Amino acid sequence: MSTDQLAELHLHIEGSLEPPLIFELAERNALSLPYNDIDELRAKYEFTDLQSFLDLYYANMAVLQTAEDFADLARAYFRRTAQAGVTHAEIFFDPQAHTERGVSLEAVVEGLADACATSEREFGVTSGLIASILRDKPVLHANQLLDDLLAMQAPIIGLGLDSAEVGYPPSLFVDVFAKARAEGLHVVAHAGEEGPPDYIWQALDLLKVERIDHGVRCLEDEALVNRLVEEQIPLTVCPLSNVRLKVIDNVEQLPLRQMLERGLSVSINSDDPAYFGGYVDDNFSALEAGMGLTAAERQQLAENSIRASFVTV
Ligand code: HPA
Ligand SMILES: [Zn+2]
Repeated sequence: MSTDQLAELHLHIEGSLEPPLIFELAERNALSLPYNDIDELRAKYEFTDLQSFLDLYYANMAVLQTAEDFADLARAYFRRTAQAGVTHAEIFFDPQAHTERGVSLEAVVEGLADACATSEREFGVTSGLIASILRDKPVLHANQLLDDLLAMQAPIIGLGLDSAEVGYPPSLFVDVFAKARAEGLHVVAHAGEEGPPDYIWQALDLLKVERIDHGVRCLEDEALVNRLVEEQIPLTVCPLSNVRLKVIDNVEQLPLRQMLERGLSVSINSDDPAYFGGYVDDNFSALEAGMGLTAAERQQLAENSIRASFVTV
């Protein structure tokens, strides 16, 4: 495996919407924002938990209206993540967050697919799209979304599960995940971010996911850790996200070294870089400063990211 490869496997493209682009798109689409300037908007980026972040994340998406907006968003991410050293990105998007406010699924998919189609040529980053179900919306909407994506032959590589976790267990989505698997899609789910270890068990046993997004709460359950190690289920960990959403107090609290020593397949990801203080390089820098991440550990994390990706290398 080449040493200079790095994959980002846990990135919500809407979470890469930086404040300057929010203002640019508001102007382009003749929308008025409830903030006078970028500083006033940035002052809102203080979160107490996942929901307090999601409220702003969904509100800011209002500026994303056309296929061009989505393409510009994704290109901005590819440009920045290439600088971070990322060579492959598997990108989440939240279709329901857009269709529910009147943006067509076609516009969303067309714009993102357009940027992905040229990401390697333009930025040296290979890419794939993963449509994520909003777990706090009705299950019927999730089924309809998958049907719509399949009907339009959307160029997606997988199905994911995100948004408010507690109270919305993976078990709700057994049918839609079974259908996605039958259609040859990869399947992943957010679990064990704020939710309990039981949600990780459910994601594995009921949804049969190939990766767990976040998953840091697995450490509360020794039998679960054993299972994740034995089956080498990748965990896409997001240190700065965990700090900003108060899952942990600081990066030192993330027992990353123990996770690696235990043999868990951990990778480092930015989740929502415009909201949580940076991209993959910023996450690595925080780990170096906070826990003295070594070059060997960094290399291990990079290798894990490539092995956990849905491309063959
Ligand atoms: O960290 C997250 N967790 C759940 N849903 C999300 N949607 C965007 N980011 C996240
Ligand atoms: Zn996430």
